[in-house]
Amino acid sequence: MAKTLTEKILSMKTGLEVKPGDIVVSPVDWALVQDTTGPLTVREFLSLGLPKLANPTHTILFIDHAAPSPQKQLSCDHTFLRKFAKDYGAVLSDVGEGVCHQIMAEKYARPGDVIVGADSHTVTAGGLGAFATGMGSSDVAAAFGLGKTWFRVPETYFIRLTGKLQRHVTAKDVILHLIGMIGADGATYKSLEFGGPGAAAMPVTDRLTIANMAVEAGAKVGLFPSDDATLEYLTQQGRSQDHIRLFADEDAVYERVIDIDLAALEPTVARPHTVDNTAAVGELKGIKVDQVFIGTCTNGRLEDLKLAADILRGKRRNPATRLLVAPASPRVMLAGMRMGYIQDLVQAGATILPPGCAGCLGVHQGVLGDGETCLSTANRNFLGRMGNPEGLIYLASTPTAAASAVTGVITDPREV
Ligand SMILES: CC(C)[C@H](C(=O)O)[C@@H](O)C(=O)O
Ligand code: SF4
Repeated sequence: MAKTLTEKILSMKTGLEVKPGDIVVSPVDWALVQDTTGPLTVREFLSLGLPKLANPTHTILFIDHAAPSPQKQLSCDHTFLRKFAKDYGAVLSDVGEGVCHQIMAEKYARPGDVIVGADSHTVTAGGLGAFATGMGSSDVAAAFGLGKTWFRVPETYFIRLTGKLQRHVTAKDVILHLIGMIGADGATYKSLEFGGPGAAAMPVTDRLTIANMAVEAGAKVGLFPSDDATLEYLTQQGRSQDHIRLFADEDAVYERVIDIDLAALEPTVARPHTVDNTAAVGELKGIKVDQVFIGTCTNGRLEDLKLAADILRGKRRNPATRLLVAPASPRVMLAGMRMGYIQDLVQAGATILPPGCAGCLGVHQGVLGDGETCLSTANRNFLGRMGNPEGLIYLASTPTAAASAVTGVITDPREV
């Protein structure tokens, strides 16, 4: 039977000929938690009374959401996670070691893997061709102990990308456009599979951005094929041996096909307070911005540092607009330093934050004041997301964010 990428991966893993709607039990290649969901997951695992982890070296605990810790209770959560990792031989990624989904892409995720995580943006690894999905803490606890989990095989929407992005229009604009088109619940429990010449031409870093936000349309997974671009990325990470080529079958059956002409896309912005409340940047030009935040598992990569530095080099941020930049990993930060991007950004008035989630979910490092507006390269803008329900969050690409830091208002990057 011709298979979509999801059907191919789950068939490979289970040894069955799976089809949408089937309930299957699949081995899990990686199981991960982060510091806000990890304590609950660990307590659930301990309550199972299992003597050990099914696969300790493929069980990863990330301390990245509140890193370094801003208050006592979170610090105690961190010590709890560190002790569990030590006692059970799990992998610990500690303060300053980067955002979980960035590290999964850099160090662990492989095409064809099944990855579960107690974090909704686990889907990011779909950019490398892995069936990667977020789950509740109790499901991940079971995967910790059993090394497997159950799935209902999702139907697949095929998103065919054609054409070429204009200057300063990026992968972030593609996924914001798609979510605006189908809605935050437009792909609930579906597999979003990206293909076509526009996808084939995308570097993996762009694919990671798009896969990362598949969950913002409700998708179970967001998948790209594994091709030469995937091999190039894995080789850059020193992991060429992890590469396998993985494509859907020519005659795979999709529940829906959506065509997107990349050349027709504009810089796109998600307005408060939902990700699908999108508009072309031109409709929002002139809105005052008190804080620009560049970073996160969506757009905190070296390519983002370059895009921001290229716009800000030789300029200064608007004095009324704070500019916060959080590289997504030490590898990104060090490369950004080697390339001079970090220096460019600091000279433009940026505050460089430690590799981690920073102010993305409002725990620390950039909580908004009443009535303040933040333009963020993250993936969520819900009411109160950055720590204050009296603050407003607009989501945009890195070029739009950098251009807006210069002018102090929402700005089309093609105009700076
Ligand atoms: C805190 C965690 C449960 C959450 C998620 O799972 O996505 C966070 O990472 C986020 O980005 O909202
Ligand atoms: S950077 Fe933001 S979206 Fe990504 S894992 Fe951290 S909190 Fe979640």
